[in-house]
Amino acid sequence: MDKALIAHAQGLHGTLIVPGDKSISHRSIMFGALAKGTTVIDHFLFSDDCKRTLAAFQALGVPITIKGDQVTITGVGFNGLKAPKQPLDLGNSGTSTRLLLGVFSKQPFPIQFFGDASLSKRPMQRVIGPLSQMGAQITATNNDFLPLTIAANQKLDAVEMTVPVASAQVKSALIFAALQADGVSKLTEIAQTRDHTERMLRQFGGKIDKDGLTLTIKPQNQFVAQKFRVPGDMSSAAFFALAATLVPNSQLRLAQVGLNNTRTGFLDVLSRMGADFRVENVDSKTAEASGDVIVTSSKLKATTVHGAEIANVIDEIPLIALAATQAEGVTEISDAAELRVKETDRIETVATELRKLGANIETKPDGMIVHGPTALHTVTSDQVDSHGDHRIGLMLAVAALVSDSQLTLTDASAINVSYPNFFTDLEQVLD
Ligand SMILES: O=C(O)C1=C[C@@H](OP(=O)(O)O)[C@@H](O)[C@H](O)C1
Ligand SMILES: C=C(OP(=O)(O)O)C(=O)O
Repeated sequence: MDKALIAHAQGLHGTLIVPGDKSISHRSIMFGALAKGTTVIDHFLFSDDCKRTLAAFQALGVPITIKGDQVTITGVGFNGLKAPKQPLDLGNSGTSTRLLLGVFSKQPFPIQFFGDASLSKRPMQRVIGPLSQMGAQITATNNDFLPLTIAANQKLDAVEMTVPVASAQVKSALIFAALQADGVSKLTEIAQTRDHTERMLRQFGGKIDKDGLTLTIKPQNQFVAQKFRVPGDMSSAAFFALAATLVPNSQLRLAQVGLNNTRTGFLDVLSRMGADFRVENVDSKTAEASGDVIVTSSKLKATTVHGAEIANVIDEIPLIALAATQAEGVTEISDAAELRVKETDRIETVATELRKLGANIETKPDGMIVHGPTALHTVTSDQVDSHGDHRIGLMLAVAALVSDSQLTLTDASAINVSYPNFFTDLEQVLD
């Protein structure tokens, strides 16, 4: 159980290039493996989760080499994968597990998945159900959990269905299966979720039509290798954007951050709360737009977050709760029951940990009500705990920067799941 000691900050200044986007890094390995030719990916995120996806394809015989933060993949196509010698360990990564269920749903050999204690509690039936409807044969623990086995399978049928959860992971798994199905599939989302899979599919020369919330996918297996740079992860930039907002006398440039509009909801929420930031140097010529976000400290006011916006900010809600503890008024977050099935029950872990610092938070089945502002300082304990959840650990590190007391973050290495260099990056911008 490792610990990090974090003190009150005086200000954050300078420029930070945040690490590559986690969602895009996962997908870049998948499309690189499925394409014909050599794919070269720069600014790949070497975090614990993305390394799981990379190792999974290596285990299926895909040649992948690593040099600095560059990954080179020699694609083999859906038909060139080889039977892995051992069950695949997917660690803590929901994205690897759910997307690979779709990618591997029509292979001539069985594949077994397992993961850590947290991943083994996360629901997989939301993917297994629809994939089974297409003809995949997946046997999971209690029908819903890891460990699981995907049986050898020769055939997938096309489907027309509503994706049962507002989840990019479920949607993406079904897209990968639809690419291998006999016939044309139509998938309708109940809310717009991050669209990195659709964008990357087109980037690699594939075709996917979108009409409102409905995607139409024809069978395809001819993808063309690409060379590109992964933009900075908005969800990682968000920790520094909030830190620079809350710590007085700060001005921070977050350079080359992904600005895909299915991911920028956090900036919309900050803007409604009165945060002071601007966006510069926007590059929208590539499949995924990026630009610089320059944040200056400011006072915040309460807001409400609910409905269709939730999917866009799903990973940033712990941070929105922290922002709300420092904002004037009552912030209400609703329609976010999905938080209960992330790496931890993030409604409970956010409330438990921020209450240790004096925050006034009520929990609801689908969200939280936060009464602000409250000065954060040690009330019940100077130890805050990530609960093994990277986003909770990172949020608490930002809370420590604005707290009057020095805090110890326990189980701090959980942050390696999405942001292994967080503390080095923080050192670089602290006054
Ligand atoms: O598709 C993805 O890369 C992700 C989708 C989201 O999960 P859901 O789609 O299950 O909500 C998000 O929470 C996760 O961090 C990454
Ligand atoms: C929920 C997350 O990731 P995953 O589902 O891939 O474990 C996350 O990164 O916050």
